[in-house]
Amino acid sequence: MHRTRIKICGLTRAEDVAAAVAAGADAIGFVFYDKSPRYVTASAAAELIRTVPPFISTVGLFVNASAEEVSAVLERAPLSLLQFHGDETPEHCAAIAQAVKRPFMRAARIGSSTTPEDLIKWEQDYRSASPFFTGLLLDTLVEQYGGSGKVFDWSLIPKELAPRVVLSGGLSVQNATDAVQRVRPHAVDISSGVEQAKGIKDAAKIAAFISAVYLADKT
Ligand SMILES: O=C(O)c1ccccc1N[C@@H]1O[C@H](COP(=O)(O)O)[C@@H](O)[C@H]1O
Repeated sequence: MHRTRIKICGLTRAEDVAAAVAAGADAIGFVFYDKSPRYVTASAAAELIRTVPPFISTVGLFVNASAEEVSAVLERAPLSLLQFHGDETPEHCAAIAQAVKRPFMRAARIGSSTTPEDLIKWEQDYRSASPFFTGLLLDTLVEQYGGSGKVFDWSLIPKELAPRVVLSGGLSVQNATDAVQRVRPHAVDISSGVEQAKGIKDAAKIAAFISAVYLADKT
C-alpha cells in the first residue's frame, strides 16, 4: 500500500521538532530565507538537527540563494535535501546542487494562469537539467513566495504527475483527507496549518494532521 510521506516545515523550536518526530513525520523543514517569520540561522538549525533520529529527512528551504549562501548553511547544518522556493531557473538549481552535492526539490508556485501543461514542462525542465532533481513541490503563487496557508486549485495537477509531487499550500487538519484522497500525491508538506503563531508549531495539530493523512491512505 502507498503511504503518503509527510513533511512538517518551518520549524524553529526543539519542542516542535520533537513533536513532529514523535507524531511520525518523514521530513522536517527549516527556512533559510531571512524575510520569512520562520527564518532560522544555520547554527540554530544545526542545534535542532542534532535532535533528529535516523531516517528522517532534514530539508533546507531557500529563496533565490546563491551557491555560496547554500554552501555556508551546509557547512554548519547537515541537511539531507534542498528545497528551492523562489525564482530559481533549472540551471541555477543544477549549479547549486552540483556544487554542494545535495538532492533538491523545486517549488512550482501555482497561480490563476498556470496550466497542467506548464507543470509537466517544469518537471521535465528541472529533471533534464540535473541528476540531483527529485521532484516538484506544488504550492500556491503568492507575493511572499510561500508559507501563506493558501490553497491552489488541485484539479490543475495532471494525473500522471500526482504520484511524484509533494503537495503543499494551505494544507490543514481540516482538508488533509480531501487533499490526499483527491490528489494521491507522493507526499504532503505543511507549515502554517499546524501553527499556533508564525514559526510556533502546535503539537496537537501536527499529530492530528499526520493521523488524518494516515487514515486517508487507507480509504
Ligand atoms: O514558511 C515560509 O515563511 C516560507 C517562506 C518562503 C517560501 C516558502 C515558505 N514556506 C513554505 O511554503 C509551503 C506552503 O506553506 P503553508 O503550509 O501554506 O504555510 C511549505 O513548503 C512551506 O514550508
